[in-house]
Amino acid sequence: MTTKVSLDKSKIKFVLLEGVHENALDALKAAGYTNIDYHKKALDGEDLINAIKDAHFIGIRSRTFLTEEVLAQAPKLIAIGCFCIGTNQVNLDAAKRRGIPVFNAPFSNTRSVAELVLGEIIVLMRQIAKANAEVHRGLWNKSATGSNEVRGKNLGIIGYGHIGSQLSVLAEAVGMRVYFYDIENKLPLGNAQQVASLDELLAMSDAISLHVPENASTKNLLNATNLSKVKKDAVVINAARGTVVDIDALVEVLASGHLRGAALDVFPEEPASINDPFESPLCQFDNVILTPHIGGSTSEAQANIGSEVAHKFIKYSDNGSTLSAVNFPEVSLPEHKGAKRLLHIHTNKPGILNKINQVFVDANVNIAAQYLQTDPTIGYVVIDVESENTDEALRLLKQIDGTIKARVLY
Ligand SMILES: NC(=O)c1ccc[n+]([C@@H]2O[C@H](COP(=O)([O-])OP(=O)(O)OC[C@H]3O[C@@H](n4cnc5c(N)ncnc54)[C@H](O)[C@@H]3O)[C@@H](O)[C@H]2O)c1
Ligand SMILES: O=C(O)[C@H](O)COP(=O)(O)O
Repeated sequence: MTTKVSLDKSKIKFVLLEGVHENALDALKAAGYTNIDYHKKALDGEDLINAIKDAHFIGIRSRTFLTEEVLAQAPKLIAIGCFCIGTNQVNLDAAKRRGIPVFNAPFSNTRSVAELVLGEIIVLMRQIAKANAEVHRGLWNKSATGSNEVRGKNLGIIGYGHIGSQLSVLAEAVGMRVYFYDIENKLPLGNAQQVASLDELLAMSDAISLHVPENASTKNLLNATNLSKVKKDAVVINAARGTVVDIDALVEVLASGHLRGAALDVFPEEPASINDPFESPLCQFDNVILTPHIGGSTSEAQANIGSEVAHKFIKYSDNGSTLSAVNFPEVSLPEHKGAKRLLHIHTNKPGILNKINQVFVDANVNIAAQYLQTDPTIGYVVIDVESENTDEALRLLKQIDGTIKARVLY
């Protein structure tokens, strides 16, 4: 007689933070998951640890920091979902070492960011931010000086990924000439052209927009040295991450009058909540648009993200698929109707696969199908079996030296 060792769906606990869209709740409930702890706000410190200590799945956006220390307080954690693009707020390596795949929504808010940036380019090229601030103060300064159409102007995109390339298409539609700099060779869309160096891009662009991830290579990508190479009267936009622009250097170049203006949606330090004040030396400039990290905050984007990441959770929980995980070997799996499925996450070391296969010989369980993906540090193997005797196989799998996590799906 087999003991059921797969967790009942009602016992699998989801903790969703930062007001992720209700589509996520609907999708999880429709898939039979009812144990959902939903929080409208971000949590930190003890509140975060209390909320996640018995969670199997955690859903966050960009404001929740899942450090190694925080992850250590969530021993039951099976997966993390970033209901956004950025995953820099999660210690991806620590999660992987604990056998925890991290999912995100790599496309769903990209259009929203691209639209915001295009709007800001037009607004800045017309000096609307400054005119708006002046009129609010009662100053009627009707002038064409320093106000230009975007048609025929050069847009320089730094980072030609999902957002940068969409911005490229939108900008060409309003007549801009698009150039981009990326560390990888990228297929240019439309008439866009890749340039060989960042300095070249900065010197030729009337508008510059950053669309790179936060990592060591992008820290202060725009800094005092290269901001001085930016074309006179250019505009600079950062809707990527706060760490990619050196704010002091930007302040200096704005104060000198060299730039026409700037727009920033992200900052090195962002207030944790609406109750905390935002303070920045950039607040002094009328020609700088400041927004509270809302590039991806549209109804359309949030709705799509809610269902996208929830379905990744469901697929991993129901079927073991890690497709599109950002820190984990990706295994795409067919449904396992009529078969039991065992999942084994292990340190990638020589001989471990032999030991895994030996378990099935010892437990007298016939393997129907096996799927394996590895990276240099971990391996993820999924084994479908037709036998009922999975509890013995699972017990033996858990004893293998190097096992990080093992579970069975029915
Ligand atoms: N403001 C917001 O609300 C908001 C919303 C969505 C995404 N974002 C941010 O935007 C970033 C970009 O998003 P995406 O979907 O376009 O990412 P992406 O991964 O599709 O594209 C990033 C591009 O940057 C390039 N790149 C990486 N390092 C580089 C470097 N040092 N120099 C030049 N190019 C480099 C990559 O090769 C890639 O082409 C995200 O990582 C996220 O941090 C912000
Ligand atoms: O990484 C992202 O997708 C953006 O920064 C948006 O993050 P948010 O959902 O926390 O606004």
